[in-house]
Formats: sequence, structure tokens, C-alpha cells
Amino acid sequence: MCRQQFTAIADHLDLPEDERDRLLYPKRAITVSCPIHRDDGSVAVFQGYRVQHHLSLGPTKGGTRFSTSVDIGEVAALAVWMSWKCALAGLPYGGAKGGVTVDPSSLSRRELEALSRRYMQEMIPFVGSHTDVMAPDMGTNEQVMAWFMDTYSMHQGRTVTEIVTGKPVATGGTEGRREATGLGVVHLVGSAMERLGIRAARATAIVQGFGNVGGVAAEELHARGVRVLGVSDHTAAYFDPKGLDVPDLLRHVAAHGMLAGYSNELRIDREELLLQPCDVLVPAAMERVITERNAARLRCRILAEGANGPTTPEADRILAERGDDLFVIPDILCNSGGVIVSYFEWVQDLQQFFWGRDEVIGRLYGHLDRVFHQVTNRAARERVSTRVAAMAIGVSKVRDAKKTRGLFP
Ligand SMILES: NC(=O)C1=CN([C@@H]2O[C@H](COP(=O)(O)OP(=O)(O)OC[C@H]3O[C@@H](n4cnc5c(N)ncnc54)[C@H](OP(=O)(O)O)[C@@H]3O)[C@@H](O)[C@H]2O)C=CC1
Ligand SMILES: O=C(O)CCC(=O)C(=O)O
Repeated sequence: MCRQQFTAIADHLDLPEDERDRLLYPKRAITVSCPIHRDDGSVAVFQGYRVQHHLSLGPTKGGTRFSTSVDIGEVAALAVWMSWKCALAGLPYGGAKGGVTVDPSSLSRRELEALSRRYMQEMIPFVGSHTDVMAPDMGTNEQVMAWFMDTYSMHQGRTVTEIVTGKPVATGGTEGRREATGLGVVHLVGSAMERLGIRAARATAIVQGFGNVGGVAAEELHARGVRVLGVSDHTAAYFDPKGLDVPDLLRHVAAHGMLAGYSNELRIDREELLLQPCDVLVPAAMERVITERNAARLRCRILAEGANGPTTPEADRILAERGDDLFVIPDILCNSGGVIVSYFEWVQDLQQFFWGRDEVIGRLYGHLDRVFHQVTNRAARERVSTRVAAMAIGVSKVRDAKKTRGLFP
């Protein structure tokens, strides 16, 4: 998917063949084995990865995923997407992504801590606050970031808060990072609704994924008066045409760790949920959920891609044919609130000068507004989709940096 998307953008930008490999191939791809003691005394070994896509604009930046789907290919694609995302947002970073092939829910808290620490320990030779800065992604959270930071700091013999972002505020994190991605998604949905003349009080939404991104997005949509008709996680999907009680669902997940068990009456098939009529559909779980099988049948007006890579290139072609009927907020724009506030956290850590929540969120929304206008203006000017416009901006910025810096003869 990542390569296909890149080729399409390279063709659109008319990039010479000899520049394409330099732009696409990752600078570094690291594979590590992470042995830990299980609670029963046995030893288990998990595979960990980190791909640093390019270092032409500054350190690499990107999340760490703990999931059974993680392999070097998934991590590499996510690292490349991080590069276009950071460049589009105008951040001084290249893209990176990492992960461990593990189901984190199968580990006890002690085992999760051991694995998190071991993964960071193995990565110490390859990361640094001006080399590669990690953050949370699927299956990791603020606590995991605190363990990463602590492990790195123990090795340095001093506290190095700026080595990861997405940490708890108590350990040098910033106000607003935990909710930044979801808030950013909903802020951009607001901009798209304004363009389409949709009023929040009359709007409806469906959210796939109820974790950091999806849970916060659903909560914020509800808070802004949008009726959230459907939500899902890995364990269950619920749909109510009258609107779900999002705060109650969040309480249920806080108590039980999953959506399953909330209601038998409201249950719906997870695939069917995506096809229900609504104004805003937010895929906020994983890759490749909008495919050629369901793209033509989506009944939303706005597709807000909270997840990375939720739409396959085949589905993208089908969506593009629908023209003005469907407004797509592409992933590298839609979920960029997370890395933008990570950048704010890194800057605050480097300066040891911390901002209040209003300042963080105000700057985030201002930043997103500027990028949203750049993308929609370019899409209108070049008569291309918002995805092509967003990627063209991101890829061009990386290309310009590489060209200007030159190549050692
Ligand atoms: N966290 C961040 O700041 C950012 C995240 N992203 C992207 O957003 C997406 C979600 O990440 P994040 O919210 O952090 O991850 P979390 O681990 O916090 O949440 C993931 C959610 O997706 C759900 N899910 C998994 N599989 C399915 C499925 N088959 N159907 C429905 N739901 C499913 C999970 O359910 P369950 O808990 O039951 O497994 C969980 O609710 C990823 O693509 C990530 O790369 C992008 C930018 C920043
Ligand atoms: O906050 C960050 O540094 C990166 C978040 C991330 O992994 C993403 O945007 O996909």
C-alpha cells in the first residue's frame, strides 16, 4: 500500500526515477530479540523492530506498536507514512515507527514492564533525543513511555525526558498529548463539516476503535453535540440510531477493559457497522479496513482517517470516483494531532519550560487549521483528491530537503 501510494505521488509530481529510491528506502531498519522472564519462571523471546525512514530534516519520530500484526514490513510502511505526515505538518523530523510482535493483553503488568524495558534496552544504541524519539501507538500507552524513559535514563545516569513523548505529565510529559490525536481528528471533522454545511447538532458519527484515538474522538464528538450512532473495538460493535451514551461506554471500558458485555440489544456485526448511514465515519483502529469490498457502500459524507492506512489504494480509487459526494480527511493529516503535540512535548522537555493545557490545544488547533487549508487549497488547485494533495506536500518537502543537502559524491 505504502509503495503504491508513493508511486502514484511520484508520478503526480513527475519525480525522476533516480530520486524515487532515495526518497522511499528506509535509512535504518533494526530487528532485535527481547527475552523476558514470564511470571511462571519460563523465558519467552519477542521480536522487536524499529525503522528510521530518513534523517534529512532532523531526528526521526514515531510511535511504538505492541500488536500481533507487527512485522518489519508493517513497521517500515508506518515509518514512511510518518515521514510524509511530519513533513506535511512542517515538523523538523523524519519518520520512524517501531513495535513488538505481541498481544499486550496476554501479558501481566510485570511482564509488560519487563518487555517494555527490554525493548528500550535493546534500542539504546540506535535512539537518542536528537536521533530518534519514540511515542505511543496501538497497544502502548503513557505508562509504557514512562518505562522507556526510565530505562534510557538509567543507562545515561541522568533523567532524559526528551527521549520519548507521550509520557505521563508527572514524568515530563505535556498536557494534552494523551488526547491530542482524537481531539485533532474531531477538530478537522469540524472544519470539514463547516465546508459541507453540516451542523454538529444535526450530525451523526460512527467510530471504529475505542482506544486512545477512537475513544477520545467519540468522547469529543459527543461533547460537541454530534450523535455517535456506533462504536466498536476488537471485542464488540454497538449501533443505536438514536445515539449511544458515550460517557457510559467509556465508563464500561474503564471498568472492564473492553466494549464486550455492554449491551446485547445494541450489538451489530463489526463489518456492518461501517456501512450504516452517518455523516462522519472515523476508522480509528488499524490498516486496510476500507477496501474494494466496502468502499462503494460507505454511507458517510466525511471519512476521517484516525488510523494509519485504513484505506487501501483500490478503495481510494473507488472513493475518488465519488467526487464531492464524500470528503476524505486523509490519515497523514487527520491523525497528525498526536505527533504535533509530541513535537510540543519534545520542545518543552528540551527547554524544561512547560505550557498549560489551553496553550497546547490552542497551538494544536492553529497548526491543524493551517495544514487543512494548505491541503484543501492544493486539492482544489490541482483537481486532485485530498490524499494526493496531502502526500504531494509531504513528499515534496522531504525531496526538497534531500536535494538541497545534496549527496556525497
Ligand atoms: N496513539 C496515537 O497518538 C496515534 C495513533 N494513530 C493510529 O491510530 C490507530 C489506533 O491507535 P490507538 O488508538 O493509539 O491504539 P489503541 O491500542 O489505544 O486502540 C486501538 C483500538 O482499536 C481496536 N481494534 C483493534 N482491532 C479492531 C477491529 N478488528 N475492529 C474494531 N476495533 C479494533 C482496539 O480494540 P481492543 O482494545 O479490543 O483490541 C482498540 O479499541 C492506529 O492505526 C495508530 O497507528 C495515529 C496517530 C497517533
Ligand atoms: O507522537 C508521535 O511521535 C508519533 C505518533 C504516531 O505514531 C503516529 O502519528 O502514527
